[in-house]
Amino acid sequence: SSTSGSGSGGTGDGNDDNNNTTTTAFSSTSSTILIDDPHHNRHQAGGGGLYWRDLGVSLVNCPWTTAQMLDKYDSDATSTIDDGRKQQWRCMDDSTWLLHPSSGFVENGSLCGILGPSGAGKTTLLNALGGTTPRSSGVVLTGSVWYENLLFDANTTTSSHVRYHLSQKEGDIAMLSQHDDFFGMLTPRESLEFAAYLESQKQSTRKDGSKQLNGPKAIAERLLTSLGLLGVADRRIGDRTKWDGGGRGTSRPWMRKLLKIRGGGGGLSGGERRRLSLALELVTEPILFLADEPTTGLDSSQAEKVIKLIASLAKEQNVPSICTLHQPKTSIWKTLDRFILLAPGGKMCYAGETDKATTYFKNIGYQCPHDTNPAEYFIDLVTVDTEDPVQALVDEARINLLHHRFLQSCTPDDAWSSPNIYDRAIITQQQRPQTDTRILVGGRLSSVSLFVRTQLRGVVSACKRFAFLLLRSWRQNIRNTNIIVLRLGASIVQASLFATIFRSVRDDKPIPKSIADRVALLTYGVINMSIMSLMKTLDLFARERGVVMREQMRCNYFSLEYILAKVIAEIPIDASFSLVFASVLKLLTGLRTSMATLIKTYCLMTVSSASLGFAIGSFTSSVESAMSTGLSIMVIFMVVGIINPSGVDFDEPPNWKMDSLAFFSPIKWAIESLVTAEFRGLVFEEKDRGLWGQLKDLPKMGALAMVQDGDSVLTNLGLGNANYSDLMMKLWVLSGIYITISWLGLSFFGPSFVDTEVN
Ligand SMILES: Nc1ncnc2c1ncn2[C@@H]1O[C@H](COP(=O)(O)OP(=O)(O)OP(=O)(O)O)[C@@H](O)[C@H]1O
Repeated sequence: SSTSGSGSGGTGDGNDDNNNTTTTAFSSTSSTILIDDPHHNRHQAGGGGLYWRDLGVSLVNCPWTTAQMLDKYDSDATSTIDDGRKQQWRCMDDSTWLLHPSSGFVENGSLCGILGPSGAGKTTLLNALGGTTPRSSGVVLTGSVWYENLLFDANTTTSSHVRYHLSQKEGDIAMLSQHDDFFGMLTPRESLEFAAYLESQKQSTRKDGSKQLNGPKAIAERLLTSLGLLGVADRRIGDRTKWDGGGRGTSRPWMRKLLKIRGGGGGLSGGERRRLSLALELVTEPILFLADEPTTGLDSSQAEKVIKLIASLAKEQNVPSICTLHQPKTSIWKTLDRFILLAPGGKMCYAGETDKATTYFKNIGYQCPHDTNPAEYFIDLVTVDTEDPVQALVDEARINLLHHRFLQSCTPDDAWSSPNIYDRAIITQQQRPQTDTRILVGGRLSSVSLFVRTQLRGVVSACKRFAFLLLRSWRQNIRNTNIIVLRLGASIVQASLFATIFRSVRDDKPIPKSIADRVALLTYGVINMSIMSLMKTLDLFARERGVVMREQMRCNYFSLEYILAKVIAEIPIDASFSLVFASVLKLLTGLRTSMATLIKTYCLMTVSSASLGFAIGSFTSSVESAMSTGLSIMVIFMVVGIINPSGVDFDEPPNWKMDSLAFFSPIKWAIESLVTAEFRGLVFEEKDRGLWGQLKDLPKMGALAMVQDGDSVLTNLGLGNANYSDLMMKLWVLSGIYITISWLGLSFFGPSFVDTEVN
């Protein structure tokens, strides 16, 4: 970094000449200037905002206060670096902190940017503020974060402060992540309506205690208008991470009409997708808006639009909003009301109003040149030049100085812990007011009728919610026309190919010769359809995970509702591919099994494999991990599930481990069902026998060499006691088991966050 101190108090470049000045100017706490006075600002802003005290993120439990952190700085310690210069301001404890403890606040209606070099801890801070630090990250949060608001009581015309401990599960915090997660086959309008509808079903109260008045359609319309998305409101969003024809799959007018999609193909642009993500976060009318790099992937004018939009929404809804930003350009910098400057190691070097920043830094010796974008200048101040070891030490000394200075500015007079300032009712998650106007109005109702009404309302609301989830899943699937057409075509081609390969399985050919081919044909058919079904489910399910996580965080529905809706919506589509495959196979081959049995079994096997896909998808976090896990499991199930054509060795003792594993293989039960249906009751005819009554063209070796009829084929293959209905029942049971596992997976492997203390 080439940044160096300048101006009257110039200190922080660590050179020898300036060291004395530094010590003199900043060693006394009494001479510090408070960047922010929370007491003063709160009254100015009409009260309320996001507050944090001694908030730190560490790899070990280290509950230090900001003041204790200050003590860890040794301003007298000097060390000589290579070029003979002395450096000061060594921090005695740098190792375990991802975010050093600090205190600060962002008032309602303001936009705060988190600035800093890459890896400084911007996302870590944002997650800590929003309560979205994943439990799996293994970090410990210290200190506390809370949201305060001023509530007016119309009856008594008095106002009071309430303090909420932030909990993401409460669903009142909007967190715009770096990734845009949507149901790609829906339109922006539908996505917003679904989100608004699910939100309205929670019957939640707003932060001021009132209920949401607008319906989902009105909310969607308002958001589409305010975010400039009306022009693309009815266009399919598209999924740019995979080939879906970029929206062109529905370019035929009759199909678009059928699927209720208007507008051209091509999906939404990057900027439109970002704005839609923003809109989806705003359906909740949050008490706090957080955005992790909302401008990523946008050109500079789009980036500016998005930031200005967030700023105006923060003002309009009077909520604090905080964004992490990479190198904001001047126009974006001017939009920020305040900013937090983070140095590597999560050392906060400034948290306050943008207007005051230049003066603050000038006072401590770092004057921003007139022709420089202040944001760039401040980021440079906290950037370490890792390529030059000497310069790196100088940079670190400067950062330690700035951090120390900031800690001093937010600790004097103990403003953050004074009971006089924050002596308010602390309303925790459980105590939060759940004002229900109907319950209040219904004060005259008897408690029994009130109970019945409440329960009934709950059931009706659950049914409606389920219907919406079902509709959404159905649309997401049925509109994927490219994939549907491809899979239908593949099913026909594969069935024809199998019929050609196993051409001995014909009505005009002797059955004894084709016994092994029949088993192989049915087996390959099962494996083929099973893998296709599993892969498709894994792909779709893993892609939806981001949206589902968001909705789970908002407590929009129970995991079981989602999984059941998905199963019901996808089964008919998946089953239709099996239906086509089984029908073509039956028509082109001489399989004995009836068309109905063939279709029934393949369809159920597809359902079972799809359920296995849900189960695997619910435990994995990305499409890649879902795919690789799914494939490995499928290969194992294939190996343990196929029938050994050389027959079973009845002398071999049962292997319970293998048998237990095989129980979970849908491939096994499907193959056994089909083979049982194919051979049970088969009696060879005269045309199958030779001159002396012997069976013609029987295999010369293996289990099939000595068979006399279909039942003996089954006995030699180890299916002597097998019953088609029982085997089908096992496939049903297996599907149920997998759906239950996916429900548990979604419930227990859903979003889980590290919490800060309530105090
Ligand atoms: N769970 C964790 N365990 C250990 N280190 C972590 C963990 N999470 C983050 N870090 C480290 O903390 C530092 C800050 O990470 P963070 O993602 O917050 O940085 P950032 O400022 O958002 O970076 P960028 O601007 O590049 O996105 C990084 O060095 C990162 O490797």
